[in-house]
Amino acid sequence: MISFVNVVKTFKRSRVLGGVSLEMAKGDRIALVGSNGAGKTTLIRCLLGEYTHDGHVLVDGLSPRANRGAVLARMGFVPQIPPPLKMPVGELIGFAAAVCKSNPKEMVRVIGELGLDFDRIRKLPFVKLSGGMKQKTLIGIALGRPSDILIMDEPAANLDPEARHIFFRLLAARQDDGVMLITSHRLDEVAALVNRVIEMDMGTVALDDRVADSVDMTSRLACVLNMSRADAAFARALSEWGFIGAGTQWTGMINGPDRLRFLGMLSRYTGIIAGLELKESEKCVA
Ligand SMILES: Nc1ncnc2c1ncn2[C@@H]1O[C@H](COP(=O)(O)OP(=O)(O)OP(=O)(O)O)[C@@H](O)[C@H]1O
Repeated sequence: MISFVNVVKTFKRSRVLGGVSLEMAKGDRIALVGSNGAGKTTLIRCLLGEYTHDGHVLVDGLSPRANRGAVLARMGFVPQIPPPLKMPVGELIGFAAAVCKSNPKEMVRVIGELGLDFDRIRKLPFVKLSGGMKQKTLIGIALGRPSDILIMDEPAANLDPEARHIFFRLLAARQDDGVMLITSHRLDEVAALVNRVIEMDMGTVALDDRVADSVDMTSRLACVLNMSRADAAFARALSEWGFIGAGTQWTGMINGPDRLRFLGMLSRYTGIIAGLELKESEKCVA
């Protein structure tokens, strides 16, 4: 579906992509990882047709640069840094829906599912929203329209746990639709969402691996946790995960795709964990 053939991108004298060749097929859900400056965003900008470059980028045989309209019509895109738009949110939705010839009500529906009250924000300038509200609005625009290529830059970074769960469920509903490309600095953030990991390093592909695709994105885990002694920092961390408890016993729910991140947090407190139970408890049908 998507081919990068020996793509080289140079800014002035600096070579940022050093001959990237990749094939992405329908059904690929890809984590594009790598440290700051590795070239992830530049690769995406080439796919969006924003940059000139050497080599070829093709989407079903079409160059995104020469056929921007046709290629962008197939893409949903959530940028890492929201654009500083002064346009009211309602107008932005109307504009985005008109550009990609889709139904604004569907975008509003996704925004509502993510927990935003659209009627309260429709007249507010987009730039005045909080980081999480901006992200929910941009996710609504990207997911609330038909597209078979979904490109997301750190999409869940500013979402609260409930919105993350809903967001994962929305992604699960679309997982075989086309190509999903998610960039992240942290593999644990996106590991459960993907079936392929591409790691970039200094403008080249350092690793391209298929990964086990066994975590149900819609699952939730019930967690019961006992500590050998009460600890204020651990209690704070658990409260941030929505856990309820006091002293040494805590209970809470973890979204399936968050399990690795949760275990990462727990690993900082292994010395005082006296008991831990994690049980898959609920499956949601999207
Ligand atoms: N418009 C530009 N002009 C000059 N250099 C640029 C430009 N855009 C990116 N670069 C350089 O290209 C390199 C790769 O940047 P890029 O944004 O693609 O990395 P990244 O992997 O997305 O990083 P991050 O994880 O920090 O977002 C960096 O060294 C950056 O300074």
